[in-house]
Amino acid sequence: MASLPKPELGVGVFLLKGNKVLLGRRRTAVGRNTFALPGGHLEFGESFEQCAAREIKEETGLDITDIEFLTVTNNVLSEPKPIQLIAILMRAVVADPEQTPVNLEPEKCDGWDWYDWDNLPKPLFAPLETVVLRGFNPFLSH
Ligand SMILES: Nc1ncnc2c1ncn2[C@H]1C[C@H](O)[C@@H](COP(=O)(O)OP(=O)(O)OP(=O)(O)O)O1
Ligand SMILES: [Mg+2]
Repeated sequence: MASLPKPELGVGVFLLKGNKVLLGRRRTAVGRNTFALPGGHLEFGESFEQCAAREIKEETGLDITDIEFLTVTNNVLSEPKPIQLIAILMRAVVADPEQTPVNLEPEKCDGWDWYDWDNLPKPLFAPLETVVLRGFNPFLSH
């Protein structure tokens, strides 16, 4: 029997501004063309907060503050390859309100934009879709 890959641990960040969240459409194979929070793999030894700050900096150039854990998701995807994704979802705000997001990894993302929480684009990346379907609200959780 072919062996299946070990689950992957990702960290996604709800970057909040007013009633908006920062999303980008993925260009990578997993979740291609879906709108996702900025985020990526946890690296060895990192805390969730460190991973959140590093991934946001690498992907958008933004510095974040008030980083908090919100919730966790568990998604099994079959396309384009079998993958199980555990996502630690955090929230944060931009440290300097004058700073704007830059698409620093254009091979991985179409570009970053702020979207109204009440009017999210479609389709959403599976972990984000999961929490939206749960009725989860990143602005209300503590
Ligand atoms: N916003 C997110 N919500 C849930 N899971 C996410 C999110 N962003 C990434 N992941 C998960 C999916 C991927 O399997 C894994 C790696 O993220 P991904 O964005 O594909 O790579 P990356 O290039 O940003 O990270 P790295 O460079 O660390 O591999 O983490
Ligand atoms: Mg990423």
